[in-house]
Amino acid sequence: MIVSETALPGALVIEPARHGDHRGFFSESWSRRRMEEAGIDLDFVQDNHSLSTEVCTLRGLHYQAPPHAQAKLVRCGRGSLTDVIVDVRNGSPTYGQSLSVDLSFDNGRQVLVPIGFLHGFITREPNTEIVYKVSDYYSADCDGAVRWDSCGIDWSCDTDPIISPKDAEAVPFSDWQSPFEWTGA
Ligand SMILES: Cc1cn([C@H]2C[C@H](O)[C@@H](COP(=O)(O)OP(=O)(O)O[C@H]3O[C@H](C)C(=O)[C@H](O)[C@H]3O)O2)c(=O)[nH]c1=O
Repeated sequence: MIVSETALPGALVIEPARHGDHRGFFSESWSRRRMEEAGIDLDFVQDNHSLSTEVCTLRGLHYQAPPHAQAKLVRCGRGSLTDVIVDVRNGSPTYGQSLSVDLSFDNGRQVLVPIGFLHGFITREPNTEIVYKVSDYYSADCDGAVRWDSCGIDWSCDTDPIISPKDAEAVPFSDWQSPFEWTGA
């Protein structure tokens, strides 16, 4: 497993080992022991899985506010997508900065999204599946969204993305107050 730091403190790109043979491959997509060995101390409590049937489906930018804030370990189970995170920890040296990472079934790459980040993705193939672990349970009351087109992110999509009504009505970043604080970690 290769763990790489990114320009956003705490956000990591993880590449699990794949053991290939004549049948295909085997990979430990998540191991608490390996995460601990890498200094990542997170308890995940829920697995999420969504299918987006059309290319240029965009889900985001989402977060869960405290007391049910979520860290996430994100990967692409089928197809390909561009995963996007935005640092929204008040006081962070990279507050407002975003990171885009291409995830696909083929590359097996994962993104570790710490608490205090907006998260979203846009699909690059039809029938793309995203699977991700979260460190707290779903809380509709704490669920929030910021407009996908209000953070200066280049989604590299030539058409209007397919989005949910919730995402169409989300608040612009400039009108939004982050509930997250930078802890210096
Ligand atoms: C997130 C979630 C949703 N739901 C229900 C609520 C709705 O009835 C339905 C679809 O929810 P939503 O439109 O919020 O799904 P996405 O647009 O994929 O949202 C997710 O996409 C972005 C990229 C994320 O990182 C979050 O995990 C999450 O916000 O699933 C649940 O039952 N449990 C859950 O944990």
